[in-house]
Amino acid sequence: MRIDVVTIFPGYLAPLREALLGRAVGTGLLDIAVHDLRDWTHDVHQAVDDAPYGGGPGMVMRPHVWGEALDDVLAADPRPARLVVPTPAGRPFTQAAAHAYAAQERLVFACGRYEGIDQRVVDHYAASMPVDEISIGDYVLVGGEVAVLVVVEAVARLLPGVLGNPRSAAEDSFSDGLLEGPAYTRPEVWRGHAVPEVLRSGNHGAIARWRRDRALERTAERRPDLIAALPPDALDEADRAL
Ligand SMILES: N#Cc1c(-c2ccc3ccn(Cc4ccc(CN5CCCC5)cc4)c3c2)n[nH]c1N
Repeated sequence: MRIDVVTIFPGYLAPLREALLGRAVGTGLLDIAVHDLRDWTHDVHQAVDDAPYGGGPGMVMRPHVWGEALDDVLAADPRPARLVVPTPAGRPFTQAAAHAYAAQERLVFACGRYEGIDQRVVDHYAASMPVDEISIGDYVLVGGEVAVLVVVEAVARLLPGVLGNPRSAAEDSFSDGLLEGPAYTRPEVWRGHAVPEVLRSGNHGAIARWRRDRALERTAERRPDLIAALPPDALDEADRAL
């Protein structure tokens, strides 16, 4: 998979070269290119923003710089691409979206700043390619770069060969519609807190049941919306007895 990121703060994307993602790039599983939007400006001030039509707070990113940048970035690789634009007004980015993105040959991320990017940029490219305006959560950030780090990590870990243990991704939170339950490791007792007995019993059936019960309890308490969204046949009799 090739990932391109266009931003006025390339340094913000440095974590993409670290650890798990860095290894994925190093082994050729992932090809990441970060581009400085200001490289496509032509004025001495390298201006990328201007006042919003109709008034309102802050500044809006100008369409012509984005158009020149995205035209060049898209033309640099023949693979079909999906343009992803983080925005507070975007559709929620979910694990299902991460799986969909992991199946893409190429993702191009447009990182806005200020009050966002002139809407005509999204509208222009949406006429010729898939474009997603996404949000990583119901809180307000200062720009799109942090969202890109979140999305790229969520997507990259699903690519075959990126995670050391492929079962991790398969048994993710949300993979069965539930939050995962508590996890424990040595020592057996830590500051007077003991590991639940069942986990040391070796009884795999009882362990699976216990883990399912803890996941259901945690999901019901913290994310009742996920319980409500489960398909009718998702809960078995033992689940309902909880
Ligand atoms: N993903 C994601 C995001 C973002 C995000 C993503 C991309 C950009 C580009 C610029 N900003 C800053 C910003 C902040 C507030 C507003 C709304 N305006 C404020 C006053 C009138 C409306 C518009 C932009 C961004 C924020 N925030 N939260 C998420 N989950």
